[in-house]
Amino acid sequence: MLIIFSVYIYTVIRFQRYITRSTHHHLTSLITYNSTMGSLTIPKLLVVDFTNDNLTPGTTTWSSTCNDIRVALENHGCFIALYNGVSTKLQESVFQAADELFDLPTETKIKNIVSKPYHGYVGQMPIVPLHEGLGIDYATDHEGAQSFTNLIETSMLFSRAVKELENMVIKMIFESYGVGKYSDSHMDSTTYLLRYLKYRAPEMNETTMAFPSHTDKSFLTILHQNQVSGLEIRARNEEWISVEYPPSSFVVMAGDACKAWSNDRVLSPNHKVTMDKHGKETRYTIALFSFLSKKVEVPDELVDYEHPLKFKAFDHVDLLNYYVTENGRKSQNILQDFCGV
Ligand SMILES: O=C(O)CCC(=O)C(=O)O
Ligand SMILES: [Fe+2]
Repeated sequence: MLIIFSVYIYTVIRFQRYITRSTHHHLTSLITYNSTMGSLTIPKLLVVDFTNDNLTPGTTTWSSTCNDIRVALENHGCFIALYNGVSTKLQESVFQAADELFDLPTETKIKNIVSKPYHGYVGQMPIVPLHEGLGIDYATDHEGAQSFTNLIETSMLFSRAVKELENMVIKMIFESYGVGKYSDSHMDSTTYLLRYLKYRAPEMNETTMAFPSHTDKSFLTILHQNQVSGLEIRARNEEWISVEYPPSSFVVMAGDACKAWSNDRVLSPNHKVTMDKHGKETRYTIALFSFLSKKVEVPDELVDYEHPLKFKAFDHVDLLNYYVTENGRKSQNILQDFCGV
């Protein structure tokens, strides 16, 4: 209860600070993701202000924020990050790039073949007619971004800027679990997949289900959307929360690899995308997924009498490979089935 209360207070404080600085546009989009609690309207998800100059390692703000992030990841599996590492111009460019990318003929888009599952082009699928996705693997390197020549600069700049946020969050999670000394080697072995996602508005009487419920197979996922919302996440208490966040902010979400690494402490939340039945606008999401190029394994420090080891060490890409098998797709608890002890 105390924890919930402090998260609540913290969120209110952050939210109020945010309001005082926000433009009207941001404010309107923020208010919509609030829920009514008593007579107060507050966001359900933790909002972390990464633009705060006091957020530097070693300070009390840093350590209390690390703690807040850990609690948020354990209960919701995600939080919202206010982050100014991606300039307004770069945000515009990346959505412009998405627009151009999806306008390419299907014959061109299907050339986006990547050998790893769920890394390349998906689209024209009868069960998810609204959705299309395109991926750029090794997105922070030149070779990776080169596969779509005209998108090199934008994709790479965006990925590198968001990677900074990812790295900061990794440091904070590791530190909060008392294993900060491993964060550098973890980050050194991380690769990034950038995916451009498009959801067209549903036509009359068409399904609004734009992306079915799933957990991410990444370590962390960082999402950035245009002004069209639709993401819903299922919290630890099984409540579905509509995530509406200002276009300038980011959703940081834990994937199954983070859940495994934390020995089942972090929630890798189920989430889905539902389009507004009456909406007319196309939704774009730019998603940066982090993957480990070394084994995902629970640090010894996170195993004790009360928390016996839950998952065996595994190669991250093998989790993806398992996910595309029949058993993997059917599994209701993929980590348990894939690497459960
Ligand atoms: O579009 C979104 O907000 C979510 C996309 C997503 O969940 C995914 O690509 O794994
Ligand atoms: Fe996802």
